[in-house]
Amino acid sequence: MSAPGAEAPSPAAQEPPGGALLAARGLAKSFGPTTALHSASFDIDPGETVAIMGASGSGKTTLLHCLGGMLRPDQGWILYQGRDLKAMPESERSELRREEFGFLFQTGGLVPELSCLENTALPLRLNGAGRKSAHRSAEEWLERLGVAETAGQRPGEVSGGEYQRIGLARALITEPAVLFADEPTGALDSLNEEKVMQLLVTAARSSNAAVVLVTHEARVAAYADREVGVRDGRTRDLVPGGGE
Ligand SMILES: Nc1ncnc2c1ncn2[C@@H]1O[C@H](COP(=O)(O)OP(=O)(O)OP(=O)(O)O)[C@@H](O)[C@H]1O
Repeated sequence: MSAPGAEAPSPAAQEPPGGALLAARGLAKSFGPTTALHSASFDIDPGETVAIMGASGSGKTTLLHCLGGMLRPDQGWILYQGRDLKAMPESERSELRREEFGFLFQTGGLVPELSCLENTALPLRLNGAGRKSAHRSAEEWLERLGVAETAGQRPGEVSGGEYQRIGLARALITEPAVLFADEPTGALDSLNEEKVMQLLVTAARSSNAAVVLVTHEARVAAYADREVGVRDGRTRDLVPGGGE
């Protein structure tokens, strides 16, 4: 166990700053000889959208994976509604990810053998919902995101823009408190980028989901309420529109 440093006192000694929904301090993470995060801090309020900006290899995805409970940091702490993700056993973190968080990645993620409707309904099914009610809810979400006609198709049969909208429906169907989106439009053309980002921000706002948005595109970060920069594994607040 690391000694509590000046930058990252143990969460037991500190309330979440300003009542943030998710807060982290002093995060460090190495992969063998590579230090991906040196000292990263983060706060997000309920319903807020925060963009994590930075160059390739700066540590953005590692930070998102730590905040989303997919990676355990080597040092520092992460509080979600007063619970320390770093100290949680994997089973508890996995339950938290399924029930409280939603995830949308740049590509992939949908199960190729399932229809788009079944893919969208999957998180509800995994949380124990019956087939009928999960499918009804999936139909509503596909409709809401303008891709109702893809319900019976397989993910391999839809366009890139449709794929991301189905992924977004699937990420939001459990009404997560936090949506983690890692370069969600990185594989799309600019027209689809704009459509998906508008839908993402609008849908998240109407379900009061906070959004942690990783991007290296200023155009995409402009949809966020606030920007946090990452450089060489260290975070700093950015002035909106000011770049790095
Ligand atoms: N699982 C891993 N094993 C080894 N090294 C890793 C691993 N994940 C990340 N890294 C390394 O950590 C550093 C930060 O990677 P990370 O993916 O967090 O950066 P990023 O800012 O998201 O980059 P990009 O924009 O290119 O996706 C890089 O040097 C990367 O090679």
